[in-house]
Amino acid sequence: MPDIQENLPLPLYNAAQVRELDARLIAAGTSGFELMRRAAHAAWRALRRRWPEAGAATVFAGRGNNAGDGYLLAALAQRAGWRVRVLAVGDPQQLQGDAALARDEARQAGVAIEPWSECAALDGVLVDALLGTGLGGSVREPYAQAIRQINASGLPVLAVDIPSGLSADTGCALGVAVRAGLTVTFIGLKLGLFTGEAPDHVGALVFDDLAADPYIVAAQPVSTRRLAVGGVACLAPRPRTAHKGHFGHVLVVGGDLGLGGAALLSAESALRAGAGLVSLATRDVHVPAALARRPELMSRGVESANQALALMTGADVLVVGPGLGQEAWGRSLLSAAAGLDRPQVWDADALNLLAAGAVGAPARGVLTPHPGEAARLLGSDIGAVQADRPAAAVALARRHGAVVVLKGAGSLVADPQGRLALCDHGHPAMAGAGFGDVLAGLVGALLAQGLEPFEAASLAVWLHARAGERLGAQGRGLAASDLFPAIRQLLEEHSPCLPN
Ligand SMILES: NC(=O)C1=CN([C@@H]2O[C@H](COP(=O)(O)OP(=O)(O)OC[C@H]3O[C@@H](n4cnc5c(N)ncnc54)[C@H](O)[C@@H]3O)[C@@H](O)[C@H]2O)[C@@H](O)CC1
Ligand SMILES: [K+]
Repeated sequence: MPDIQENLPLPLYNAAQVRELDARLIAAGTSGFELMRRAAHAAWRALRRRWPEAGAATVFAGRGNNAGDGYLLAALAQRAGWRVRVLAVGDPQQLQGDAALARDEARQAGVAIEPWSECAALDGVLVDALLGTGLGGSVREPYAQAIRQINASGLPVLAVDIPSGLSADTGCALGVAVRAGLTVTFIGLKLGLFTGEAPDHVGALVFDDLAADPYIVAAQPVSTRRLAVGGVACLAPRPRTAHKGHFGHVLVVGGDLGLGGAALLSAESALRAGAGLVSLATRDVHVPAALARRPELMSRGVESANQALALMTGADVLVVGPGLGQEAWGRSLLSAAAGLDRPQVWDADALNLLAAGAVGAPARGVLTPHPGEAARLLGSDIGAVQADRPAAAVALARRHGAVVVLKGAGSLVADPQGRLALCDHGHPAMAGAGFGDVLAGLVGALLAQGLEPFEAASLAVWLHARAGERLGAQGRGLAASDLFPAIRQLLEEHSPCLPN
């Protein structure tokens, strides 16, 4: 994920909402040019902080207001004694409005403005002011070629507002997109800075509110919120008189022949996240190993749906799917669970069986698909899911009347009403076996401790990603069960067990 600041605001906007917000600020009396001037100052400040010794900058400018920001930044750098050039993609004479004023100001400051060409020599920090939130459709030539030149240069890159070519709505590269070391973004955070392919393009992220009136900002409708301290629900402190019956009984159902580890990981995760009681319904053959590893779990061998149903009716929360398989055993257990009215987390093969039409979704479900499972559930392909992850998450939530966690970098939590939360934590060291099983158990434990499905899923995703981030910093080879102590620690920092 981008190297994010701790103090980023929670709301995330799509491109249309950001444009609306800009227009409201302008209508309330701050001119567009004044906003552009503040944007240029913010970008220039961030550039100097990151590369104080560079002394030279090459600004790639397009033809809209994003270019205007770049021209004003060039003027600031020129006046500070840096070597500056603007490479204009498209005819700079055709700039209009504020962007034309900005171009004139750069000229007056003595900035050299040259037409861009593939052979242009590049110098110092590259400032990407080609395309901002006004990008529409796939990047056209010669912009695409200029972006490829930036990416091939090996020079440091600062992106103004958003890396050019990245969709502000989906975080997908529309053909090609700049890979920046630093992105400075203005007024409101764009959803596309955090999801899709964004983590590989944004670099470190700096936010500047351009001194926008907070009342106007607060009045702007928002599409999504970031998961952050203050933005995720807390578990209540425990009374000193607490007993295990207060914190729910989670039953994990899974672990067909040869697949026992996944269900055990989920059950252990539920235990380590504070569920009062955790049972495991699995194949007989897996029970001795489960008992040996975790005697605190009530590990039961079930060979028929009837046996499983007896356990299910005694539990408060079900976690169904890890290692469930798609054979008769798994199908019968899932069918037994589907009709029960209690919170249920469905993962892995439970989702594959749901996609295959073997069962219907449970009434109070939290579904936790990775992009492949989401594609199967939507009857599309992974490319289509990843091309618009927020839309895919909401579509799934609506289709199944459930809370949905769409996993992968920039995990999303959606509900059927269209509420969306995005997690901008995580680490590529988490790309491995068992991490999904741990997440499913964690959601189960939080449901058992009284959180509503959307809150439980959001807190679980956030804790899981932050734990992975902490441990991933040590490098490759992270095992999913390594997360347990870190999750415990983070949960205690967030929701202390005892009252203050
Ligand atoms: N008043 C405002 O609205 C403010 C805007 N700001 C900046 O302005 C940006 C938005 O400006 P604009 O709305 O003018 O849009 P942009 O400057 O992002 O892009 C518009 C330009 O890109 C071209 N373009 C669009 N799609 C293209 C494609 N697929 N291939 C090639 N060219 C394409 C258009 O023809 C147009 O020339 C923000 O990202 C931000 O950097 C800031 O200055 C702050 C204030
Ligand atoms: K840009």
